[in-house]
Amino acid sequence: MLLSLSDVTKTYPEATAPVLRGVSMTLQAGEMLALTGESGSGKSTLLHLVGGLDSATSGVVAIDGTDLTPLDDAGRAALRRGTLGVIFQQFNLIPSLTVAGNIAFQARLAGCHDPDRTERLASRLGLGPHLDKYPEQLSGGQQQRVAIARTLAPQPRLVLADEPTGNLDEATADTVFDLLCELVSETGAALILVTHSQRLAARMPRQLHLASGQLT
Ligand SMILES: Nc1ncnc2c1ncn2[C@@H]1O[C@H](COP(=O)(O)OP(=O)(O)OP(=O)(O)O)[C@@H](O)[C@H]1O
Repeated sequence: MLLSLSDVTKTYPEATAPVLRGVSMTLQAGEMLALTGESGSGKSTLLHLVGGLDSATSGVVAIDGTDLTPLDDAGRAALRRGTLGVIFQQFNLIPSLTVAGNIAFQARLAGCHDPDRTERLASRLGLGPHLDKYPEQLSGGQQQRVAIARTLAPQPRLVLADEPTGNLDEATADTVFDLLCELVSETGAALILVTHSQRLAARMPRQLHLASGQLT
């Protein structure tokens, strides 16, 4: 089992009601799912707990059977580096690095930079002609493709994507979505993709919906 959540609740400090109430789910290696839910339903919160960016109020979030809750920041960061890749709606590229530098960045941090792999990924994502450019010289769709390459370069086993196509027009969003799913599936990674789009969610093999703090 790659990921398991057991009876997870999350109440933010000073909030009166929990955002997540008894959420349980499992995800196998290589499994891809879409997570939908109304704005404010707790999708990003759930992703942050899985990504070790925040901790649950109660319950267990475990990756490879290791409960994340007792880990300190360094422990969670180590786990993230070796296992997790995250893609956000805002591309979060480093403006002072070229496309090639941005793509290699996470892999270098994780100590597994492979120039051939970087080049292959860049070419699959249509970034070959742009490797020496800077993020500000690229379109939104191109920037998100750089972010996808950067996330996949260290070969994470679990990719978390929070509205990765939310900033793109529909046609570009479809292309980027297809490329993301194709590349994730080729690497055998698992994927949790948060989206507002029922249309995109319906194209994923599995869908989960968050409502009133619970999964359906
Ligand atoms: N750090 C925080 N402190 C307090 N409340 C928070 C915090 N982060 C989120 N919330 C609240 O928790 C609820 C769920 O937020 P979350 O961002 O997880 O929802 P979401 O489903 O991802 O929404 P959207 O689709 O609009 O991005 C919201 O009511 C939000 O205001």
